[in-house]
Amino acid sequence: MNATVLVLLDHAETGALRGNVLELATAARDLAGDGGAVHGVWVGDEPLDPALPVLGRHGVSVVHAVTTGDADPRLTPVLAEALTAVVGDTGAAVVLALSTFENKEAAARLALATGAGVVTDAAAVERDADGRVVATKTVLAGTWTTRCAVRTDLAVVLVKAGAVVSRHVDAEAPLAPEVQACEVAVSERATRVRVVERTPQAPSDRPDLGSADVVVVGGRGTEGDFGPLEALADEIGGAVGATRVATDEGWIGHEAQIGQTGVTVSPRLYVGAGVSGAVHHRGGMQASGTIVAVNSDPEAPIFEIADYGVVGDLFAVLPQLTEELRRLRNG
Ligand SMILES: Cc1cc2nc3c(=O)[nH]c(=O)nc-3n(C[C@H](O)[C@H](O)[C@H](O)COP(=O)(O)OP(=O)(O)OC[C@H]3O[C@@H](n4cnc5c(N)ncnc54)[C@H](O)[C@@H]3O)c2cc1C
Repeated sequence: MNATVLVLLDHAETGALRGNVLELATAARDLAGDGGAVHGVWVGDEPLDPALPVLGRHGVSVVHAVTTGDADPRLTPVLAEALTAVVGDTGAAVVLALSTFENKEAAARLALATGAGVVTDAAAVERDADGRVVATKTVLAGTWTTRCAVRTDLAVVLVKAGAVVSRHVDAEAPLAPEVQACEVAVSERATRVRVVERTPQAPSDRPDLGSADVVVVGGRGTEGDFGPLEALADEIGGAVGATRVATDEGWIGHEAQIGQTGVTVSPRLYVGAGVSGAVHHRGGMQASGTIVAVNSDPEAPIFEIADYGVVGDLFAVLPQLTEELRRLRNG
């Protein structure tokens, strides 16, 4: 059995690996087992060298450095063809990638090209006693947990950020990943859309919402004033998210929406303020580690799933919380 597991190495334009990619390397090592190998797939011509030592410490033995000529690998049809080429070259059994919008689309295209079975939004992935790849995910707005066994020779699993705790390989035995260059001739079909202009977002010091360890979320109760949430998020190094009510009102961008029709998050700490905890919102956050809720209504449904709840006005509670954290931090 070919037990090569490919990990898509999502990275920024600087070449920095995106948060949580190393968690995939850990999951890949467990899937590959003793006889298998973990290979990274680096698509694009950003500088790869700085990432190699850290990949070696996480058990990646080979990195396929894929270039796509004039075709922009940020377009999902191009990314899918790059992945398809590496799957073909390696005969890999499993492809792991972060569960982002772009990767889900690329995974669907990869599955069409290869006949692979795909599971998205996995909260865990393992092999069962028969060696099948089995992924765990919550469905129906978080009300059910399912285990899905992939029945095809190639399994493509998109794993939620924070689902796996990343582990180094033995510090005494880091690998020196071999880099294999791969130039993919992308089809005309994959390049029917071209990127004609790109404007970078204003840089933010806050982490990505989808991969942040801490997320502070505001709802209708903020009445559009996210100031106290941003102050708290900045104090604890968190990202800022929102309910659909808040994004529909235009109080914050749609990319901040968490829930069934938004981003799925599973941070170690979720703080919801002025959020009722509607089922559509819960579907995107109830896998969070510790849930803290601040709501003026003691009957708010979010208290049913909160580990810690404060019944109170967020405009009174959050500034005190931020101030106390600042005091503790400054000793
Ligand atoms: C098909 C479909 C898909 C949807 N997808 C999503 C989704 O992806 N994500 C999502 O979030 N929603 C989604 N929704 C909407 C969802 O059903 C809820 O309407 C929404 O999540 C509620 O947002 P909220 O908690 O901000 O507002 P509300 O439910 O109105 O709750 C506001 C809360 O703030 C509290 N509050 C008010 N003032 C204060 C204060 N000063 N201090 C503290 N607490 C205060 C109130 O007690 C209340 O509990 C979807 C709906 C549908 C039909």
